[in-house]
Amino acid sequence: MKTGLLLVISGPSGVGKGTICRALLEKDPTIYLSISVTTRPPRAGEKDGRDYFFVSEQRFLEMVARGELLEWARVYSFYYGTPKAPVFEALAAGRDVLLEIDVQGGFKVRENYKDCVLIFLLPPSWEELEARLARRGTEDAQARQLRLDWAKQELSLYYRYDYAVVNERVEDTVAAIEAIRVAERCRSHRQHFSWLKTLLEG
Ligand SMILES: Nc1ncnc2c1ncn2[C@@H]1O[C@H](COP(=O)(O)OP(=O)(O)OP(=O)(O)O)[C@@H](O)[C@H]1O
Ligand SMILES: Nc1nc2c(ncn2[C@@H]2O[C@H](COP(=O)(O)O)[C@@H](O)[C@H]2O)c(=O)[nH]1
Repeated sequence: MKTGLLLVISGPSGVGKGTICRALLEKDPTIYLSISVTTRPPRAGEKDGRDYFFVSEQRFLEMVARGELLEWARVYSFYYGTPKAPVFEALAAGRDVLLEIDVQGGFKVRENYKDCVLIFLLPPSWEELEARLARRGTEDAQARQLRLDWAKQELSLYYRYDYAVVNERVEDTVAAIEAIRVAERCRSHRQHFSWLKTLLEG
């Protein structure tokens, strides 16, 4: 069986990473969306084990020490990390895996798993990013400002990702990422043709 693709989706807070990952999953339920561990307290409506695994700082650092995380980072004032085992189980089962993580995390995934695909989402404009974060209404003005300050830093690194997709309309962004999946599966290093091997080797 072919190994699935490990797709990393990053971009500034409020650009629409969560929205796009949910839409991709709705269209293709075979995708595995990794559930991160975090020390951030849950937002209203967020559920443990569905949106995140919400853990104490002590538990998080234990997971780091035991090597249970594929990558982890401190984002804003909290720790976030990707549990390793479920990601590799899903890839081995031939499923494409989505990681919705920050840019520091994306670079760490590249170090630990070279064959990953890094996709950076950009907003159509800075003003639209501010408006999306404000409309979502999950942070107060101070927390929003902190996220916007980080956003500038993250946006400056987009060119180090494999792909940069502007999230203007959800349907178009989903279509672009589906096209990336198709193209990545066609890359020659991921292809094995047994009949051709037999032909060439006699
Ligand atoms: N293409 C789009 N057009 C208009 N609004 C969008 C679009 N994509 C997402 N949104 C809206 O923008 C807001 C932020 O989206 P979302 O929560 O998915 O962002 P995020 O990148 O996951 O943020 P965070 O990193 O903070 O978790 C939401 O209110 C969402 O409905
Ligand atoms: N490096 C990682 N970053 C992660 C992970 N899970 C989420 N994130 C990123 O954190 C910020 C904030 O998320 P929020 O839910 O508090 O809005 C955002 O950029 C996420 O992509 C992870 O496992 N590793």
